Amino acid sequence: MTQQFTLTIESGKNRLGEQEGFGRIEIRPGDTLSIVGPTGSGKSALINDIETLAQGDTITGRRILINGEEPPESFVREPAFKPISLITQNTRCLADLSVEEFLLMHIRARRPSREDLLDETINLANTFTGEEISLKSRMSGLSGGQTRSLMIADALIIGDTPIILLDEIENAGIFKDRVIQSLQGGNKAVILVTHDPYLALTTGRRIVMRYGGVSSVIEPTGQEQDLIEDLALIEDRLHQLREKLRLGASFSSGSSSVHSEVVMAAVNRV
Ligand SMILES: Nc1ncnc2c1ncn2[C@@H]1O[C@H](COP(=O)(O)OP(=O)(O)OP(=O)(O)O)[C@@H](O)[C@H]1O
Repeated sequence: MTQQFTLTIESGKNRLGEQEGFGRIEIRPGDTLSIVGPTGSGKSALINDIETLAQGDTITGRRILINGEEPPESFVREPAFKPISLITQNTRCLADLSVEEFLLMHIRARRPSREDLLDETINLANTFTGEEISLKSRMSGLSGGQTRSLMIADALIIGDTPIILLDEIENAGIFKDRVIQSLQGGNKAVILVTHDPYLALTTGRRIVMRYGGVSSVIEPTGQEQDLIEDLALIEDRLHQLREKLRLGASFSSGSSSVHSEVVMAAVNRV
């Protein structure tokens, strides 16, 4: 059973030197939050503050507390104790290991004698990606989508960390809805940086960034549910189109137009 943590973000200063638009943000097990904002607004800086458990020692001056206190040094320095997994667009495995060797190495480090987690992890990863990953694949040969899928499954099952951070995973050719379902299924806190409306709207809170600082924290009231459902339909349609295109389909006969009424319904809600 994963240890449970409450994470607290204490505000710092934005790029203009102004105090951020909040005092504290409390994040509990099972919470999902998205971080949204224009390019350069400080999204990665916030996620990095959380990942490194900043103590007023970064450019933002934020402090990150665990269970209301400054976390012990071991949480920051020792990978086996670290309660946070970060998966970014740039997550790459440089060692030339097979997927099996890589996962077994991680199992031995974090979950000794739980070799049974190997199959569970690869099976979950393969629900996230359309390009099947085999245990014999080389880590360095995986595509971006396969790597992200494997890393998310690894963080959920082997790392089993109570806090998972995801930095813009949406462009990686993965089934976002399945990933978000798996992430929300456990009792983990999930914080994701995203430009993707569907991912942003499906989280429990949205942290809005501006000029390097948090400008607001939005808690949806439930009125966005219709929009989420329309977006899910659009996502599904786009997914089908993408898959057909990848297989070389041509749409010049006009037989496969995107359902314009669904798109218009979503646009009209905004
Ligand atoms: N509070 C702050 N004070 C000073 N500089 C900051 C602050 N927050 C972020 N920065 C700096 O601003 C720059 C842009 O920040 P960051 O990369 O976090 O933005 P981003 O929203 O992730 O951008 P992108 O969407 O392009 O990835 C970086 O150089 C970062 O160090």
